[in-house]
Amino acid sequence: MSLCCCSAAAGRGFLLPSLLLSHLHRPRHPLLNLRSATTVASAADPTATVSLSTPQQRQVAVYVDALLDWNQRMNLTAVTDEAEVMTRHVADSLAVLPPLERAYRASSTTGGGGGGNIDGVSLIDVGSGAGLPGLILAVARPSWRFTLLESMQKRCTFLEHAVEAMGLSNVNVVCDRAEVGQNVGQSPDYREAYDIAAARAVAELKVLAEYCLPLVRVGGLFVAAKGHDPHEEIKNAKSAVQKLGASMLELCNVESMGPHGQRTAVIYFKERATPRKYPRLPGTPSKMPL
Ligand SMILES: C[S@@+](CC[C@H](N)C(=O)[O-])C[C@H]1O[C@@H](n2cnc3c(N)ncnc32)[C@H](O)[C@@H]1O
Repeated sequence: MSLCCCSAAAGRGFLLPSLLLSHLHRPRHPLLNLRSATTVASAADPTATVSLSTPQQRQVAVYVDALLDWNQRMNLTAVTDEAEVMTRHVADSLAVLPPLERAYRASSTTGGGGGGNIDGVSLIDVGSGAGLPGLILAVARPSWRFTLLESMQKRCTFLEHAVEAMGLSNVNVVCDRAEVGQNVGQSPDYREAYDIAAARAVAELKVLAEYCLPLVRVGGLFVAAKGHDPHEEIKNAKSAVQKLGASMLELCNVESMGPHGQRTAVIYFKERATPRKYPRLPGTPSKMPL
């Protein structure tokens, strides 16, 4: 395992008087230009940046509007203020991208396939909820293919609406549980079919690993967005991760703009095929974690 420190200067980006989204006829939040620096010499990419073009900023604005609108009728997020949605959801989702891309490039050149090419990546967002981080990453990386996996039908209806309203052609919404055998976790359509599985705020790592790792191809990555101190969770997940065919690659400190300050990205590398018996039956991973 290596440690990296990605200091995304995202908050500063918000303070700068930059582009306003005016197409919706009211002042919008200044948009994003996330700059990351890393202290890991071997993977140094100190200027890694996530920046959004004007059309991408519009897509984000459409998302934020839809989220706040639908949130009045269904429980999508506890955040009801536009500026807070931008910081706690949009920027927080984007903040994971620089360390993820750096890890993906690095793992691709060490036998993971892809030869460092960062286009055409397939990513599944497990427990996507209102589309976080998947929908925001889909805006930022239009050449990637995204699957948003969400078990609640009402949230899936919102996701389908948002995908259409935002004009995204690189997103597929799947309404099911990650561990539902014939449909997702054991289905040839999804099993070991993704370069990356990502999850944010879904379950503790040892449970999440059983949801996510069966979906990742050998040589791919599983990234979990976690809080500032995931060490205990990482320790508790070690045996589960090994059983599922992966090993810890990096723990990245990602300075997101959320009020809770520092966020981490825990990144695992899939070394071997996941044994067929995983994922177990729905509900079992959370009731009896590996
Ligand atoms: C707390 S929400 C977080 C949503 C989003 N990732 C975010 O960061 O805002 C967790 C979501 O995961 C979904 N979920 C939980 N377990 C799941 C499973 N086994 N398969 C698919 N979705 C699941 C829930 O329905 C819920 O929408």
